[in-house]
This record gives sequence, structure tokens and C-alpha cells, in this order.
Amino acid sequence: MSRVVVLYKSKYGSCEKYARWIAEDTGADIFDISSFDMKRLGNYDVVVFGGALYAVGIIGLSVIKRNFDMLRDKKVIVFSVGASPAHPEVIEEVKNNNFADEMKEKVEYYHFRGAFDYKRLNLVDRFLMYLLRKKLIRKKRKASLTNDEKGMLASYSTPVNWVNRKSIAPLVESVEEFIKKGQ
Ligand SMILES: Cc1cc2nc3c(=O)[nH]c(=O)nc-3n(C[C@H](O)[C@H](O)[C@H](O)COP(=O)(O)O)c2cc1C
Repeated sequence: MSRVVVLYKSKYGSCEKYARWIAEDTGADIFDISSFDMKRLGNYDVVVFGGALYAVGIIGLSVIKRNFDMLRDKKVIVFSVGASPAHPEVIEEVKNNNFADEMKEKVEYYHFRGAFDYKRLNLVDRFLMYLLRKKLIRKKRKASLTNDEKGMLASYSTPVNWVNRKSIAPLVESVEEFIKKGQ
């Protein structure tokens, strides 16, 4: 059995895609966190968790937080997948919104870009995105939008996909180095 496990929570598949690539490249076991028995964490030295970003929240991370005591002696990596690019201010905002101080110190964190197709969204997500669109249009009337906001508005009519296997390289390298050191 592998010493590495990749757990993930995805709604429309982009986070799952990254999780599968990371598991492939590190030889890890992989589970949707919803169907993983956290008692099995004892079997692993490295725990990688990936969650999609919704309203700046990393979905599924609450399970990791609840079981954080079981992760103290392990290497813990968290990655988020969202429409936002991995700008430093985005990274800071996501960290502050999702990690308690203890987690900020312990967890190695990465952010990867996902995909967005308005037509595939369920009703709740469509409604949330409708509200965001209204907000952006209001802002556009008063001030200019950032490039990211312009991109977000454009994506309502044209699906966008930034999922890129190459972006996982630093995460995979970090896992490999940790394993090498332990041998
Ligand atoms: C309702 C809603 C809220 C979202 N909020 C954010 C967000 O706060 N930050 C971000 O970067 N992306 C946000 N996104 C974009 C998703 O994170 C992106 O589509 C991601 O690829 C979804 O991953 P999944 O396919 O694994 O579910 C949002 C998307 C929806 C539909």
C-alpha cells in the first residue's frame, strides 16, 4: 500500500482531475473524501487534500479540520481549485478564509486553476453566479473591472477551462522529496 493518500472534494470534476493526476504521479491511493473512513489515516505518512473553491470556501476541508489531531505527525498538503489565478492576494484570501493559525503553520498549500461552464451548473450555483454577475455589472457602471472580473463576466457566455496538468509539478516534487528523505 502507498504511504501517500490523495483525498478530494469536487462538484463538476476539475478538482477531481487534479487529484487523479497527483495520485498517478505520486503512486498514491485516492478517495473522494465523502467516502473515506478517516480512521484509515493511520496508514499514511503523507495526506494530500484537494477541494474546489466556492465563495472562497474550500469544499470538504471541514472533514480535514475536524480530524486535524490525527494529522499532527504527517506531512499535510492542501490544494484548492478555482476560477481565480494563483495571485498572491488570492492565496492570502483563501488561506485566511479557510485555515486556522495552527493549519497555516502546518499545511503546505497550493492553488490550481479550474474550469467554468455556466450551462453545467446546478440551480443553486446558477443563482449564486447570477447574483455575482449582477454585482459585477453594477461595479462596471461605477468603476473599471479588474482583468479577472472581466474574465469572469465573459465566462457566462463562453465556457473557460484552465485545468493544466503541468501546474501540479511543485506539489508532486514536494511529496517525492519527503518520501526520499524518509527512506
Ligand atoms: C457558485 C460558485 C462560486 C464560486 N466561487 C469561487 C471562488 O470564490 N473562487 C474561485 O476561484 N472560484 C470560484 N468558483 C469557480 C469554481 O471554483 C471552479 O469552477 C472550479 O473549477 C470548480 O471545481 P470542481 O469542478 O471540482 O467543482 C465558483 C463557482 C461557482 C459555480
